[in-house]
Amino acid sequence: MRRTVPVIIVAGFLGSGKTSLLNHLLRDPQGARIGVVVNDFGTINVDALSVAGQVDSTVSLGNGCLCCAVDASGLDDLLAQLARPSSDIDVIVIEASGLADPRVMVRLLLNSTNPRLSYGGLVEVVDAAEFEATRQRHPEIDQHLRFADLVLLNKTDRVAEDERDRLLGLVRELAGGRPVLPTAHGRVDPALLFDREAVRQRRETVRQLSFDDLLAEDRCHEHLHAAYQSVAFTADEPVDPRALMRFLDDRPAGVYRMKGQLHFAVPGHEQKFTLHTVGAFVRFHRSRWARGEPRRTQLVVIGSGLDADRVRAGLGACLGVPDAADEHSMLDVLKHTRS
Ligand SMILES: Nc1nc2c(ncn2[C@@H]2O[C@H](COP(=O)(O)OP(=O)(O)OP(=O)(O)O)[C@@H](O)[C@H]2O)c(=O)[nH]1
Repeated sequence: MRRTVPVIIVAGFLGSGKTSLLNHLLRDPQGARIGVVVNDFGTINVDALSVAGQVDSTVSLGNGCLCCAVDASGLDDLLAQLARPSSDIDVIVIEASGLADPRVMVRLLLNSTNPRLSYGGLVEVVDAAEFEATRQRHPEIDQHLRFADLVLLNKTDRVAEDERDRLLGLVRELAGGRPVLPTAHGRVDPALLFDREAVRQRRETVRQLSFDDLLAEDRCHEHLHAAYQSVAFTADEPVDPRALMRFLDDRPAGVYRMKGQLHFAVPGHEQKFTLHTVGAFVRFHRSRWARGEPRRTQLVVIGSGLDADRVRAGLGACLGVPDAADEHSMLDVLKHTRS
């Protein structure tokens, strides 16, 4: 299966903490090589990073906000440059300028015809301390929240605990089921944003992680792990494709990413379907089962504020075989499938 490079867009109003998030990811990328697109390198910690050998490819845009500065082909060219095989990049992060409308960029990305790129999600960073004031000045923030795939309620260190909980409730309500994660200084576990396991597997062929590396990684990320949940689901019984698509259309609150493999027992479609979702974006890849590989569905659902029982019950309700007379049961799945 061809490897694609996920492109994550980080948006948010001025000063909300986008650069802090980017610096956090770059400082501790957990083995991933990160390509970066920013408007201005002013506050990006480039020196520390090049010392650590982690800034692999960077593209700086001159002035102006990204959504105004580039049209679809402009952004495509930029990303193609970063995603070319020789750059060996695992993930690309675009920091949108504080004024950019993230919807324009998401549309540009989803319309990209570059087969090396995949949609990695829109992360909206919100300043907890300034939330009410920002909302008064920019009522459109409510729309941005509903459009994001993941909302980070940042600067929670600047508000008291009860205020933090109140804001978390308010932002969750405004975000209409999108996952909302409280953070300080943009410190989010990179595993929430991209598939760290896939990166590790790819990198392990280059360098075996030592036991000490693994321990160090766990120590650093214990507190960050706690902030989000992942729910595993396994079933030997096949999945009904229509029921699964209904589940994906109406995901339980808090789901950010889903990944794993599916077994549909629909004649002509018994192959392995690998699922990858970010926010509302859904993609399947179809491949053969390996010799002797059990035909089994295995999914991991990742998010914040997840009700694990609800997620498992929802997926459990998708098990079954479609009616034999239903010739089009795979149609919706196939619409989202790249072979
Ligand atoms: N106390 C506190 N300060 C933060 C936090 N996150 C960011 N800051 C500070 O807030 C200021 C703005 O943060 P940035 O990460 O530059 O925000 P930005 O969204 O990239 O800002 P623009 O590029 O201007 O849109 C900086 O001085 C940061 O150090 C946080 O969680 N807590």
